[in-house]
Amino acid sequence: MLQVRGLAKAYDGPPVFSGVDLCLHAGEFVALTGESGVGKSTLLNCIAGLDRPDQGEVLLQGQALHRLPEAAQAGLRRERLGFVFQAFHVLPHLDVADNVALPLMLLGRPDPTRVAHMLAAVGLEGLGTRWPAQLSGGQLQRVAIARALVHRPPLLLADEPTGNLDPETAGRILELLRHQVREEGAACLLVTHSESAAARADRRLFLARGGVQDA
Ligand SMILES: Nc1ncnc2c1ncn2[C@@H]1O[C@H](COP(=O)(O)OP(=O)(O)OP(=O)(O)O)[C@@H](O)[C@H]1O
Repeated sequence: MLQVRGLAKAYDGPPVFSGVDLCLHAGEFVALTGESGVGKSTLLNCIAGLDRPDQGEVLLQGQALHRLPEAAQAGLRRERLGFVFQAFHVLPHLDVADNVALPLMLLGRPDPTRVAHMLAAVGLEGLGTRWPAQLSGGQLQRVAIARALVHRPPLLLADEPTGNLDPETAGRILELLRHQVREEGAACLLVTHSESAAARADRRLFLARGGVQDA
């Protein structure tokens, strides 16, 4: 599903990370941990094609993402990736249903039935016409999860998706994420600082200066 080989990234100074190899299979829920500042978000952004690695490659279902021209990369990203951000990034000027529908609209495949299904799956049925400003943090995070999975991407990347939530809501959101990933047959790479979140994963990886290791 996802293969990362020899990935390295530096900004202005020494490498943030180098020699990063990892592999994710369909249906796997994998946690990525590591000290603050070690480069977890940078790695996720490089995998997603939101940032450019200096070396190495990212293969998404066998296709080398960074070797494609920008427009093709964007297309691949739209089709095959779901991203759950820590800060939700729910669009304030769209209602809940339109936020969830966004990936399908961008792919030119509007599907209100699918949107309704996803809203129900994350426990937001009946809230489709609400504005994001009228939702709680946990509800916003559910919108973000529904939006990340609505177009059935084979790979889901989640960057500390429960970082801003109280432990009980965080636990519920993680369970939901895990369940939805399974239901949709996606592979999920979850960046987290939370021990209890990492404990829910099928497998744990640890990012350090020397690369990614099993934890
Ligand atoms: N756009 C950027 N320009 C320059 N340096 C950056 C940029 N983004 C991140 N960095 C640096 O790269 C390093 C890794 O940052 P990153 O956010 O990936 O770490 P992280 O492991 O996700 O940290 P945390 O757990 O605190 O969220 C940090 O030293 C950070 O300052």
